[in-house]
Amino acid sequence: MEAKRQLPNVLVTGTPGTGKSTTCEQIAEATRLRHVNVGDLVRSQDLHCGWDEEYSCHIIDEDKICDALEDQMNRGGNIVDYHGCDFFPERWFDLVIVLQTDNTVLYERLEKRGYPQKKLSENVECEIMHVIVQEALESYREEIVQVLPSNTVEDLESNVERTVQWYKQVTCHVR
Ligand SMILES: Nc1ncnc2c1ncn2[C@@H]1O[C@H](COP(=O)(O)OP(=O)(O)O)[C@@H](O)[C@H]1O
Repeated sequence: MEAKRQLPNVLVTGTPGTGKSTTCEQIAEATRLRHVNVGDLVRSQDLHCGWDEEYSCHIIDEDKICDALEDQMNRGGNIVDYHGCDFFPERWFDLVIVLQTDNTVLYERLEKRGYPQKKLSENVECEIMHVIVQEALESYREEIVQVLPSNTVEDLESNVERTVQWYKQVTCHVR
């Protein structure tokens, strides 16, 4: 952990629908980490430069997002939830978790979410091609990147449990 941080920062990334928010909420409940949902932050603080009609999502402003998060990331104690990971400063994170979901399971989750067909198939394809895993491995030291399956409730429980154990270990000297 960076010396100036009392508590670590964790990034939970992965294709939409892999379970980032669910996982982060449960980890946040069990630790002193604060859940930072970057998508919500973009919407609430207008950290975007318009709306992409084709994909029905905001065109995010990466610099604005990093500026908005800089102080709290320097203080530590955040669990950041976002479906991309290559624009955050590498120094922010002590652990990077990439969630992965089998394509049939992911397809059903995104269908339930009402994604338009194009957005749905592009996201499933992104997952099949391991796009976010590659992005994470190119952006962070391999030792801090953990690729974890997120298909079942048992996977979810195990991912939460191992992250909470990691947190306890790195914070055992913090009062
Ligand atoms: N490991 C899992 N097993 C079963 N269902 C899951 C799992 N992770 C997430 N889900 C479900 O999948 C849906 C998408 O999860 P969510 O956390 O919103 O994903 P993301 O934040 O990555 O878009 C939710 O309905 C959630 O309850």
